[in-house]
Amino acid sequence: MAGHLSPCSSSSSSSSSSSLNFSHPSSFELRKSLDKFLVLPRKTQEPSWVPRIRSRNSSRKSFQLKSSNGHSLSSVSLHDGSEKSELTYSITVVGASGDLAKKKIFPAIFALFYEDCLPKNFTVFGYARTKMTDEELRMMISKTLTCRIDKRENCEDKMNQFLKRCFYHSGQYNSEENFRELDIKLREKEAGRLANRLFYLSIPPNIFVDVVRCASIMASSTSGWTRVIVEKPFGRDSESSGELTRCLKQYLNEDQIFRIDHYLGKELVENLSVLRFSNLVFEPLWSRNYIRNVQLIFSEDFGTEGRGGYFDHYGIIRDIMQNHLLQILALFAMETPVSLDAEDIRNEKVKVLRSMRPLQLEDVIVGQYKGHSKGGKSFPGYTDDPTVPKDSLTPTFAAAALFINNARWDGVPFLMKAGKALHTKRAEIRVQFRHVPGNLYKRNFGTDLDKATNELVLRVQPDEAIYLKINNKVPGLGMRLDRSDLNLLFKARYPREIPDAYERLLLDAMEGERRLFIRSDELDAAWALFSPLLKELEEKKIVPELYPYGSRGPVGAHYLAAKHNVRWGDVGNEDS
Ligand SMILES: NC(=O)C1=CN([C@@H]2O[C@H](COP(=O)(O)OP(=O)(O)OC[C@H]3O[C@@H](n4cnc5c(N)ncnc54)[C@H](OP(=O)(O)O)[C@@H]3O)[C@@H](O)[C@H]2O)C=CC1
Ligand SMILES: O=C1O[C@H](COP(=O)(O)O)[C@@H](O)[C@H](O)[C@H]1O
Repeated sequence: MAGHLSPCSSSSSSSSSSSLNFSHPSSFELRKSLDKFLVLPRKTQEPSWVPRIRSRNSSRKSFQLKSSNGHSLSSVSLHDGSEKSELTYSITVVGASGDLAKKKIFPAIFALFYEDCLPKNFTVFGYARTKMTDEELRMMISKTLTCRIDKRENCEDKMNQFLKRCFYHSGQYNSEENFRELDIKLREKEAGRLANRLFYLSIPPNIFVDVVRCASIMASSTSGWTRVIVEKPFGRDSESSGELTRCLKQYLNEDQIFRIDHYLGKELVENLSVLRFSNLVFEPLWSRNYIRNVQLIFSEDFGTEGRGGYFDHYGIIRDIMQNHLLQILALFAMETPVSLDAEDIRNEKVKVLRSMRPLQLEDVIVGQYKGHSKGGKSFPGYTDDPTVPKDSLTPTFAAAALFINNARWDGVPFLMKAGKALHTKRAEIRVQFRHVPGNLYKRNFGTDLDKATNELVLRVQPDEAIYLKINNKVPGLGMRLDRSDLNLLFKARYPREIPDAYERLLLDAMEGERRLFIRSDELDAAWALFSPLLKELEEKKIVPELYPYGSRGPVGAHYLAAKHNVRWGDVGNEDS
């Protein structure tokens, strides 16, 4: 069944030797060994505002990697020496025939290539059980590749060049022999160069461990690093997540595991820390003294179409809240990290997660969408999906109030709301500030002071924006107040297309930059918050409140907010 992990014990007697096989230079050691290949002394490297990897001349004799924190941590500029001294990257997408691979991963790798962000020597391999030739894989991938809409030059040419670097190997996920065959093909393409290998596990979680075992034993790099990007879900509660981590660590060091949460790669989520830590006007307000509540909102205007089988085993709390929204919350609420280094940031995130009160049943409401007809069109209910049991109680919507028991956030409700099949597709962070004490203009606002509170909104998607609702005087002789937005709309300010989150994250994984990936103790802390609630919901068979497909979700979400003296900021004015 989806989500059931293969127990580590099934993973063969060769486990101990395999973990030895898998040891190779850490990225730091590798970096040191690469230093001899550096063309430029560090002090002459480009400043951080240049593209993160770029060729320094047209023949691409050298290039420079820059990770998302802007540090040129492991520059691997190469000299033009013998072929053997060159570095090559092999990216293997395991589960290449699947939805995520087609929709996101191959297009992201291509986008990096299109932007000249990949090194001269790289190869992309698809691996899955489906029988396919290299040509068929290329055909499949080519359907989802797109060039940047704002600079389409050489688009077709670039696609053809990219597709020539893509190959396929069909194999079972638990077959060491099939991974040995993959290794032979990888070596052939690597042609004796120093090789770094990245495996992207775009597969259901029940086969993560098998793949890691086989890849580690048979297909890890013997000359460079081997890293594995693991897609969520990382377990379905504390216990299964702990077991998954334990199993993965039989074959990989924590350093090699890149647990991806693609929301951390989204532009506006990246911007959250920049906004807070690089503007004097925000950080002093970032506490219970000025902030009344924080809202983290995710909605999709489509149901679980095609993914009902997976979704029914997880539900919206595990699918969105425990990871994407909680990660944003941690970034929002953490203390100032010592530096932008991955471990400093992740240390602060863990601290804040561990300061949180585990969720209580009374602080959560759950919902499930039902069929609905609108304008002559009918939309299916969740349980109409043939892969979902008719009596499923799995929530497709949830709202929750979370609290952080520390000096900065004591008593401030952090409200989360996530749902599928709602009226809109949107993700945003809303920060509602306190009322102005002794407000001189109180009477100009009428009785509803909430209407006058400042609100900072980071709209993660669509139409990325950061805006602040302020009060101002309407021009004229009288004294009429109005609420307006100081609005940074990204597409107006920056006409360039914003890269997809997967691009940033793939690049960071290649660079060894872990800042945007989840460390195992973060994961433990995240599950510790949600596991007791999830258990209770399931044991008590809590019936979700039904809401029509395309609606705003269950009214229970409003009662929950009201209980904490909060109004959802996204309700009312559509554009607000
Ligand atoms: N799709 C999405 O939008 C998102 C997905 N994810 C996660 O990414 C991973 C991949 O997702 P997605 O591409 O949707 O998954 P798919 O269900 O499409 O599976 C990917 C591939 O895995 C193989 N596979 C599927 N089911 C099984 C099975 N029961 N046993 C063995 N192999 C199987 C299939 O390849 P073949 O039969 O050829 O071997 C399939 O093409 C999952 O962990 C998912 O949770 C995370 C965020 C978003
Ligand atoms: O992780 C997931 O995310 C997607 C939403 O991602 P987005 O980048 O399109 O907002 C969601 O549809 C899916 O259920 C979930 O598994």
